[in-house]
Formats: sequence, C-alpha cells, structure tokens
Amino acid sequence: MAPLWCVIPAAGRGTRVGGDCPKQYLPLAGRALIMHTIERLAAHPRIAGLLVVLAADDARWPGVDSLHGKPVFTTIGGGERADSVLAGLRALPIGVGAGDFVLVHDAARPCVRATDIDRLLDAASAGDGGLLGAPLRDTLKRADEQGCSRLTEPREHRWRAFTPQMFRRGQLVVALEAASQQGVLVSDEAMAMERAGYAPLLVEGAEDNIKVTTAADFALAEFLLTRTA
Ligand SMILES: Nc1ccn([C@@H]2O[C@H](COP(=O)(O)OP(=O)(O)OP(=O)(O)O)[C@@H](O)[C@H]2O)c(=O)n1
Ligand SMILES: C[C@](O)(CO)[C@H](O)COP(=O)(O)O
Repeated sequence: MAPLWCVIPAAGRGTRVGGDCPKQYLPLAGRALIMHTIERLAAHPRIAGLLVVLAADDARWPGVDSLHGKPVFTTIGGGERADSVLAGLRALPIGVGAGDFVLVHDAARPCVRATDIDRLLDAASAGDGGLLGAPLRDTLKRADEQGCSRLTEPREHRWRAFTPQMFRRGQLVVALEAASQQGVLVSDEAMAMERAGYAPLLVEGAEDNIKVTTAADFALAEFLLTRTA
C-alpha cells in the first residue's frame, strides 16, 4: 500500500457547542481538543502524514508542521464540511496518487482507537474503501412535529457512521465534486461515494469514537481519552 495520508477537517465553527472559540481549540484533558486527534493519528504506524484543514480566519492553529517525525500540512477549508474535505484532498502532496487510499477523520473525534484504524485499513483496502461505524442498538422512533412517537422504524441494516473513512483519492474527489455540482450537501464521504455508485464497506468500530458535538460531550470525551488508545 502507498504511504497513507489522513485529511483532518478542522474548519468548523462548533456552533452547537456555542461560545466564541471553535470546539477544536477548546481545552480537553489539558490541551486543545485537536491536539489529541492529530497526536493519535500521527502516532499510528501506518499513517504517513496529516493534512489539517483550517478555517480561513483561524488564528489559533499552533503551527505544528511535524509530529512523530511525520509531515503535518495545512490548507484552508470551506463553508461546509464537504468543502473542507475536498480542499484537503486537493492539497495533498503530489506523491499521493489518484488511485491511493486516503483517510478522512474529523478533528472533533479525539478518542479514535489505533486498533479501529487498523481494522478499517485491513478490511476496506481490498475494495473501494469504507468507513468505521456501529450498528444501531436502540429502538428507532420517528417523531412528529410535536415530538411524539408515531412510528417505530426498523433498525436492521441501520448503522451510525463514524470516521475515519477511507477511499481512493481520485474517486472521492470526483464523488464530492459531483455532489457539490448537483447541489447535494453530503454529510460524510461515504454519502458522496454511495451517490457515485460505490458501496462503501461498513467496518464496526468502538462506540467510544464519539464526535464532540455539544458542550456536554467534553466531559465524556475526557473520560474516554484515558481509557482508549
Ligand atoms: N465547514 C466545515 C465544517 C466542519 N468541519 C469539520 O468537520 C468536523 C465535523 O463537523 P461538525 O461536528 O459538524 O463540526 P462543526 O461544523 O464545527 O459543528 P457545528 O455544526 O456545531 O457548527 C469537525 O472536525 C469540523 O471542524 C470543517 O472542516 N469545515
Ligand atoms: C462525518 C460524520 O462524523 C459522520 O458521522 C458526521 O456526519 C460529521 O458531522 P456533521 O454534524 O454531520 O457535520
């Protein structure tokens, strides 16, 4: 396998957390949340380099250009997560070919486990790529406008999507560009690939690979950080 790069979208505003500081720069267990994420990714022996996607007005990025002896590059993202991922894919070094796999991992998922990254790499590189996720474990309800349950949805074959997600660079660029041109906002890379006719492999990962989304998630992430690696 060619050297594997990881694109890390980190250009979000963290509006659901609230406050002036984007969530990736809020303190988590003594350092900025994003530092935990990039530390875990750079420490992974099968990851060759990181491409961190920053907001155009980001004045908080600490200027890290190397971690664990691996290059850390940055570029400027866009208004939506998909725009930022596309910008990151375009900014990867020339040595990353169109047919090479790349990982995409949210800056906001600091608790990702090395063993899950390995499982994704081992399972999904045989085909067109895939993503970490977990099958739904709870009964799923459809709510009406009043917040009352009107229907119990089948939970079979339903998964929650996590990151990292891993696809071939060229195929993912084309898929994201197509969704953008069609005016479709894709919430993850797999959605763009599905729309392009691919069938991303769902690889079960640990439920504790949470996305820090609200202020309450910081306490949980801090707890999980000490128990995952
Ligand atoms: N225009 C955007 C929006 C999001 N992201 C990144 O995508 C990841 C997952 O997105 P999400 O949790 O939705 O982050 P935010 O967009 O920051 O959150 P919110 O929707 O609450 O503003 C985060 O690492 C975030 O920084 C990005 O790079 N560029
Ligand atoms: C990509 C993602 O983490 C998969 O669960 C998620 O969709 C990104 O967060 P958002 O809230 O949808 O932007």
